[in-house]
Amino acid sequence: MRSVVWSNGCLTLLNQTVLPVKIEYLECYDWQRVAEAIRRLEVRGAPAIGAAAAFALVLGARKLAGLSITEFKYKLAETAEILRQTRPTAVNLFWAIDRMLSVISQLPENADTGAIIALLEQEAIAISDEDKAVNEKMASHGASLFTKPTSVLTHCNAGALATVAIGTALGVIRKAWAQGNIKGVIADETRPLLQGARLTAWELMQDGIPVTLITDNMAGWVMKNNMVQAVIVGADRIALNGDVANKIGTYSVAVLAKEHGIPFYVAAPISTFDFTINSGADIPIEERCATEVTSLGGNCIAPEGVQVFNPAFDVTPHTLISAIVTEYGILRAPYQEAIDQLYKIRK
Ligand SMILES: CSC[C@@H](O)[C@@H](O)C(=O)COP(=O)(O)O
Repeated sequence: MRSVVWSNGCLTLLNQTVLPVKIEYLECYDWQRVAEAIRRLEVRGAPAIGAAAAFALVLGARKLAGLSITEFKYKLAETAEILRQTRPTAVNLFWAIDRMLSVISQLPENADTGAIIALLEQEAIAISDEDKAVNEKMASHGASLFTKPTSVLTHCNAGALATVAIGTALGVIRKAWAQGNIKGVIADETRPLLQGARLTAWELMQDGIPVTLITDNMAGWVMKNNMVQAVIVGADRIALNGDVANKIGTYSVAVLAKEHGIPFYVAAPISTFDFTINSGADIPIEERCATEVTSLGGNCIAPEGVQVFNPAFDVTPHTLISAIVTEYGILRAPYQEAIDQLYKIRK
C-alpha cells in the first residue's frame, strides 16, 4: 500500500476518497492534477501532501524546460504559489515547497534547465525517501512508550496512507504491535470525511492488527469503561509552545483523555513543526464546504439551507499532551525548551 509513488515522470496517487470501496490509482502527469488531488483529499495527510507537492513542482518544472533561467524561476514560483493555496493547515506542504525552491534559489543565470529539473527531481525523491526513514525512527522511539499490552485509541488516519511509509501514529502502533505491546486499536470514525472508518480501520485490518471502530461521540464512554489505556494521534502543525493542530475532534479526545487520566501522545516528524509561530493561536485552520457535514455517503442528512460550521482541524493545547514522538526522540514538557532544542538540531 503506497499512497505516493514517483516513476518515469508520473506521480501515482492512491485515491483516498474512494477507499476502502475501491482501490483506484490516479496517474498525474501535470502539476495541476496533483494540486487538484491535494484539494480534493485524493492525497491527504500532512507528510503525503508535502511529498505530493514536491513531485508536483518537478512536473511543473518539466514543462518549463528550455526557458531562460529567470523565466523558469518566475514560472516555477507561480506554480509553487498555487500549490501553497491548496490546503492551509498542514505545514509539511509549505516545508516541502520551500525546500524544493531552495534548490533553485542560488543558481547562476547560465544554469541549464535540464540540469535544474534533474536536481529538483532528486530533491523530491529525497523528501519522499527521507519520510520512510523518519517514519521508522519515530516508530522505534514511540514504541518505547508501550511497555505492556495496551489498547490504544487513535483519531483520523496517521498511517501509511498519510505518509510515504508506515505512518506516524500508526507507525508507532505497528512497531509496538510487533513487540507484543498492542492489544488492539480503537479507531474513531472521524466525521465528516471518515478517515478513521474508511482509512485507519482498513489499513490496520490489512496488517492484521485488531481494530474496533467507534463513532466519534463514543470515545468518552470507551475511556470511562477502561477500554483504552493510551491515545496516539498524528499532527498537521505544531507550534513552538507544543500546541498541536490535527484533524477536527482531536482536541475533544485530548480533553477526555485528561479527564480519565489516560496519556495522550502525538507522533510527528520535524517537518510538521512550525518554528515561526509561538502558539496554536497562529495556526490557520482550514474550513471546508458545508456539504461535507450536510451529507453522508452522498446522501443529504440535514435540512436544505442549514447554516454549517466545518473546520477541518482543531488545536490541542500543549498542556493536554503527555509526549510528542519525533524522529529525534520523545519530547516532553516543557515543550518550548524541547522544541528549541529540536530547532537547533535541524539547523
Ligand atoms: C501523518 S498524518 C497526520 C495528520 O495529517 C492527520 O491526522 C490529519 O489530520 C489529516 O487530515 P486530512 O484532512 O485527512 O489531510
